[in-house]
Amino acid sequence: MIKIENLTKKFKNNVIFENLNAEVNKGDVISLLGPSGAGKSTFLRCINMLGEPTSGKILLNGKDLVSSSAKELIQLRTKIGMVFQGFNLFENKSVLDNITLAPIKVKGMTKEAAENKAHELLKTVGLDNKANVFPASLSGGQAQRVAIVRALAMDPEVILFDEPTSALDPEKVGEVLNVMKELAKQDMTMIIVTHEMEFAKNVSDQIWFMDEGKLQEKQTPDGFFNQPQTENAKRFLSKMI
Ligand SMILES: Nc1ncnc2c1ncn2[C@@H]1O[C@H](COP(=O)(O)OP(=O)(O)OP(=O)(O)O)[C@@H](O)[C@H]1O
Repeated sequence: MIKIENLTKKFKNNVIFENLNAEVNKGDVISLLGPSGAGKSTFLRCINMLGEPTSGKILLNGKDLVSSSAKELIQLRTKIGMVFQGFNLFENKSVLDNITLAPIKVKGMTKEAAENKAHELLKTVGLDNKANVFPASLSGGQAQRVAIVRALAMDPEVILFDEPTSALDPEKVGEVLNVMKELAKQDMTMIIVTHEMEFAKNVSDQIWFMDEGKLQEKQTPDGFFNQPQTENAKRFLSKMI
């Protein structure tokens, strides 16, 4: 479903990563792990072209995002949801308006259909009673669940998560991870930058380990956590666990 070919990102002369190759199949849950500063967020942001790669291809169902026109890109990006560490909700819009904005504006849904769908989705994360409040009155865990609903409202083919629980109080982490576990069960395709090792171990289909500008390992959680192949991964795991 997603194929990444020879993806390279430089900031001026600083090579963040080079010639990354990877493939994501429908329903895969991928945890992207690696030490701080390895380039995980930069890589994730390239996958939906929030950050433009320096070279390489990102093929979504065979269509290259990097060489697409601006108009094509708008359509392709509707298929790629994104959930950020800091939620990125519009503070001056209600929860409901946050969720319905893109379906109405970008997908051309009617207000009624978009709102019905938003209510249904909010119910699934236990937040339908928050539809009319503003983001400032939500806890971090609630805000992140709304952000996930906002992504889901577009019927994405894949959702990218950039450290979705890192900004949360520890007692709120579980409520967001539970929503993500539920999505995994429903076969949602997800790529997740995370430092939650238990989640990576128990929920992922694949671990991608990034360090020194390379995807050094791409393997099952069982293999990665029990038999890491590279010294970098061994060092990383010895610090994390
Ligand atoms: N806009 C930018 N301009 C220049 N350099 C940048 C920019 N964004 C990121 N970098 C650099 O790219 C490198 C990788 O950063 P990135 O945030 O992708 O790492 P990360 O693996 O996600 O780290 P963390 O786990 O700490 O979030 C860092 O050295 C960072 O300073």
